[in-house]
Formats: sequence, structure tokens, C-alpha cells
Amino acid sequence: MHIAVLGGDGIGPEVTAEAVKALRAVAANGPQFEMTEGKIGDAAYDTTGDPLPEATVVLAERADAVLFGAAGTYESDLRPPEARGGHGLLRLRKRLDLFANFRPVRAIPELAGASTLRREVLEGVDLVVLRELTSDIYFGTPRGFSTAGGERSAFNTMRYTESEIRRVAHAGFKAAQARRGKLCSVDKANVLETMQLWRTVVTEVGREYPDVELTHLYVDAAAMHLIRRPRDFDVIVTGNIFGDILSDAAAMLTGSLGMLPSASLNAEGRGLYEPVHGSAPDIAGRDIANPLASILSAAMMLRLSLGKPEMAMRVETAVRRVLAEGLRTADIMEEGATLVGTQAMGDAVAREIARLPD
Ligand SMILES: NC(=O)C1=CN([C@@H]2O[C@H](COP(=O)(O)OP(=O)(O)OC[C@H]3O[C@@H](n4cnc5c(N)ncnc54)[C@H](O)[C@@H]3O)[C@@H](O)[C@H]2O)C=CC1
Ligand SMILES: CC(C)CC(=O)C(=O)O
Ligand SMILES: [Mg+2]
Repeated sequence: MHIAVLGGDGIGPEVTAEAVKALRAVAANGPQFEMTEGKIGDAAYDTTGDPLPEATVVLAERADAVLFGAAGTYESDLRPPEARGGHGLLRLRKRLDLFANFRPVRAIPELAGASTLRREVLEGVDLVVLRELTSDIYFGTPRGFSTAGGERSAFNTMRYTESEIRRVAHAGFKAAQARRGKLCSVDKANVLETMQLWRTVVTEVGREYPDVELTHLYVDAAAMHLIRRPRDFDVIVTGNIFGDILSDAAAMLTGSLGMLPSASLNAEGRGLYEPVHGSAPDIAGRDIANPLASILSAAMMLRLSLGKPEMAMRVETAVRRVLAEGLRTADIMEEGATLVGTQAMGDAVAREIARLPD
């Protein structure tokens, strides 16, 4: 089986290297995964003049799955799209049609002390944010800058087609059926026509899933409820920009943005796996980033794209054991725990994987 490894920028390559370590450890007693590195982001732009070289697209298309780190830096973020590292990732998502981005959020009991939220709010939190990933205001046209009227203005377009909403809604209802049967659709239908269509189509699709309880929330209230009563959520389905924002907020239910993995899937179930966080330039190159989101993304890849659920379970169990031992990177550090760096955390997870039976 062939995995395309795209580390990207900042802490992307650092955390991805630890996920690769976990993949090697979990396959130690059988055939190893074939892994090929490719370029994306600023790292690609600086050497090839393109944040998403065609060779990377070909590599990703041919692989059985893609393991991705992060793309973009503060320096490139304000450039035009064609010179912006993060735009390479947006284009890759579009090229592979990865419209369904699953971001599971599970409160890990071992980490209860690392969150700023109260233990009783966090206990038992187990939800999934399903974010539509290939449309919305991030992709709509027209977009750009203007000097019409004698002053600078800028504009983006929030646009959804019925079929784009329909397919992610189906993914949401199916995910809810496989879990606790509750789907909460998050929109801003009180202000935006795009979101009125969103609510209408999700409601229509819901008639095909009478076994799923469908509710709707406006995104501003959803942000509040997510923090106040996170246990009540099962699957949340929402658009690209709202999902982007809500999932970073939801990450704090686990204790840190460095804990949240994700899977981005297309209609054929092909996937790209990446931590929810970005390239974290503030901590890059210092061996202090938390690699667990990337390692847990590799576990999602084993389960969803490589057909290896037992290997996925071993990786996840190893992560739990390392946390139970008291090892912590700086972002999840708490009193009485042992502070470790990125590589030491990855080594510890690989060691635990090796100790677990195949
Ligand atoms: N998927 C992607 O490739 C994404 C790329 N970006 C890009 O990343 C760059 C930084 O963006 P920010 O808004 O600062 O978001 P960020 O997610 O990179 O960082 C936000 C905060 O969380 C911390 N953090 C993130 N991941 C961590 C980890 N694994 N361990 C410990 N701490 C961690 C960072 O140190 C920072 O304080 C920008 O250029 C942005 O465009 C941002 C989000 C996602
Ligand atoms: C380039 C950004 C849209 C990436 C991001 O923030 C994300 O995917 O969560
Ligand atoms: Mg984001």
C-alpha cells in the first residue's frame, strides 16, 4: 500500500515525521507501507514556483491515501493565491474533490486536567464536526480587490449549489446513523441566502433518514452551545468556513489544537489525513509541537482508507497509554506530568505500539 506524505510548512514536517514513525511501528511485523514524500505549500513554492506542483497532484492521485502536515506561513498568507502556501492545500482538496472533512472530537479522560474547561462539562464528549471542504466562500467567485468608487474594497462570494449541499448532507446523515443517530446542521439562514438553501436542502435530505434526529442551529449560537453543552452533540454538519472556525474551538474540548485529527474524503472514499491545526510558525523548528493530532490522523487513515482497523486501534491505544504514563508536550502540560518534545512523544507512541499485540 502506498501513502503520499506531504509535510508542507512549519511544524507540518515535524509532526508528520512522528506519524510516519507510528505507521512504520504498526507495520513492523508485516509488509511495510510504501511512503513517498511530495512538496506542497511555501516549501513547494520556494523551490518550484507553485504551492501545488503537478507532480504532487499526480503522487496524491496515485497513492492509496495522503498524509498531510500543514501549509502556509504568515509571510505568504497575504500574497496573491498563486503564491500562497495555504492555497496549495485548497487546490489539492478541490482537485481530489475531498468534500467531506470529518473532525472527530473526543474528550480524552487522561487529558481532563489539560483543558481549561470544567471536568463535568467535558466528561463523555464524543462528537464529529463534518465540514464541507470544497466550496463556500473559500472558493466562490467573483473574488478580489477593487478601487471602484475611489476607495479600496475587497470581496468574496459565498456560494453553494444544491448538489454540493446534498452530498455532504448525505454524508452527515450516514455518519449519524453509524453513531448515536443525531445530526445538527449549523448555518446562518437568518442572514444569508446561501445558508437558506443549505437549511432547505439538509431538511429535504433528512426525509430519507427518518431514524436520524435532525436539528438546526445558527453558527453563533452553535459556538456557544459547543462549549456550554458539548456532550449533547453527535454529528455536526456545516459549511466550509463555519466548520473551519467551529472545529478549532471544539479542539479545546480535547485540551489542545495539537490533539485533533481529521479525514477529508471524496465520493469514492479516497482520503487525505491531516491534523486540524496549521503550520504554527510560533513554535516551528523547536521540537515542541504536539505530534498526536498527526499520529491520530494516521490512525484514521489506517481505518478509513487502508482497511486496517486493528492497526488503527493499536495506534490509538498507544496514544492513550503514553498519556496515561504522564508524558505531555508543552501545549497539554499539567502539574505532575513529564514534559517531552515532539520526537520523544513520537518515540514513546512507537514504543507502545511495538508492545501491543498485532
Ligand atoms: N491545514 C493547514 O495547513 C492550515 C494552515 N494554516 C496556516 O498556518 C499558519 C499559522 O496559522 P495560525 O492561525 O497560527 O494557526 P495554527 O493552527 O498553526 O496555530 C494556532 C496556535 O496553536 C498552536 N498549535 C497549533 N498546532 C499545535 C501543535 N501541534 N502543538 C502545539 N501547539 C500547536 C500554535 O503554536 C498557535 O499558537 C498560517 O500561515 C495559516 O494560514 C492554518 C490552519 C490550517
Ligand atoms: C487553508 C485553511 C483553510 C486551512 C484551515 O484552516 C483548515 O483547513 O482548517
Ligand atoms: Mg482551520
